[in-house]
Amino acid sequence: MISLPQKFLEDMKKILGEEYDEFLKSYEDKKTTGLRVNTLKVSVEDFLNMGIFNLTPISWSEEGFYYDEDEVRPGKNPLHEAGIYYLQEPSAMAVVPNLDIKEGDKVLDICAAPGGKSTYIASKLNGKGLLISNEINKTRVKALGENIERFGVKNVIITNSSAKDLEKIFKGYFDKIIVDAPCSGEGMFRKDEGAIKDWSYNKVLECKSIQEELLKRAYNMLKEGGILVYSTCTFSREENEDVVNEFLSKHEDVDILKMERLWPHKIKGEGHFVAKMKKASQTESKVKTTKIKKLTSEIKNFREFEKSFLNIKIEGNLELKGDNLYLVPDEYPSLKGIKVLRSGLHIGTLKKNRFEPSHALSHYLKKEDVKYVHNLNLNSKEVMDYLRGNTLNTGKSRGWVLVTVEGFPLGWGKESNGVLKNHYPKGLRIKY
Ligand SMILES: C[S@@+](CC[C@H](N)C(=O)[O-])C[C@H]1O[C@@H](n2cnc3c(N)ncnc32)[C@H](O)[C@@H]1O
Repeated sequence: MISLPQKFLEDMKKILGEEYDEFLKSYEDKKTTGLRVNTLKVSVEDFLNMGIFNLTPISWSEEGFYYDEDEVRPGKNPLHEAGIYYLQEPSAMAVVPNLDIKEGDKVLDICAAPGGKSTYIASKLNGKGLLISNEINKTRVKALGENIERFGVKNVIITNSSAKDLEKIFKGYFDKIIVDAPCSGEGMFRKDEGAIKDWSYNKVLECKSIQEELLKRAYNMLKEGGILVYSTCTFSREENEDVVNEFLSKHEDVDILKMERLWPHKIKGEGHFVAKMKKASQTESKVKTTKIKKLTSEIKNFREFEKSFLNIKIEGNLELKGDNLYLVPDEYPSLKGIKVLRSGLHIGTLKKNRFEPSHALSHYLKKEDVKYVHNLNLNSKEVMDYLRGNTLNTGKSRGWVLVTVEGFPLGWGKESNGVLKNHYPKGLRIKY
């Protein structure tokens, strides 16, 4: 039995009363593990028909399933690298469905790394509308970028800013906002002993004050009728009901639609808190749109690449930042004063006399969009060789080739003289 902080236990006893013993007993159970299907790449039905893992549905998420980590390791499967699912703690999957995402919505995820909620929102947006996925931490924002890229998302802007700076430009702008706040992580105790060591009551109070500030600033960025979801993976009353109730006491124009706890002794999950609110008043929005210059001769080499290697034409607004070419969202707000990691989909880099497609593009495309495909079997040695960064002998010389596993893109290779040179990014190569 893991040893839990005394003050935490006392507080849980106060909240849970008669249920306390049952709650305590849940710490003897094994942690729960889940995966969520990326419907941008594969339907839930087709994914299940592949029959790769033994899965059980998670009742609160259409795309979510439990797996048993003693039986399977979906994180070490080439299909994970292909981005057709995301590993996510099951109760965390209960948050995004509360946002009632509609294709075309403008959504802000203010605490986004490593991207569990953002990738879920992106698959619900289905390439339409806009997601601003923000993470304040410079290191964590990189992991967020990789996960968004693996998911093949085009209509996302990844920012590395504070809520204060975002609020300066986005007042009254968003249809939906999620504040998945930094918290004392009491819901992590069963899966991560480090979270127990890091816990203190001071941390609870510190988090509370950050949460209050995030909620207040996020609310100012919501438009009239917009939905805001506040969530944590902790159990303290201070960081959950107290944050929301104090916020409500200062804002008369908020309809509280839900305040719910997911307890580990009541559901099969590690636990979460979710509050859903609706804004009844108007906040004037002065968000400007970014003007896009039409590119023609500057991107000649890209158009040549497109003609030679793709079966589709990439339509939409293209923007050059230095040598890097991006497909930016149709809804493209001006981001002056905001640190941006990525605006939309990185398509590739213009080099002297040639164009080099990006890894992000390989994940956005479908196999039928590309002229030359080298497909690998899930259980082949070759697929592991590719993910380790090795060259492959294909016996062909076709130039840029999309390497896929069971038809799902993994990355690029460049073929000449019968050999495929590996373009799988060095930082992502597997070490096992
Ligand atoms: C619970 S995690 C977010 C998890 C993420 N939504 C997901 O589903 O993968 C909270 C995040 O808030 C970030 N954070 C910490 N302090 C913050 C602050 N003052 N303002 C905004 N974000 C903050 C942390 O770096 C962390 O990545």
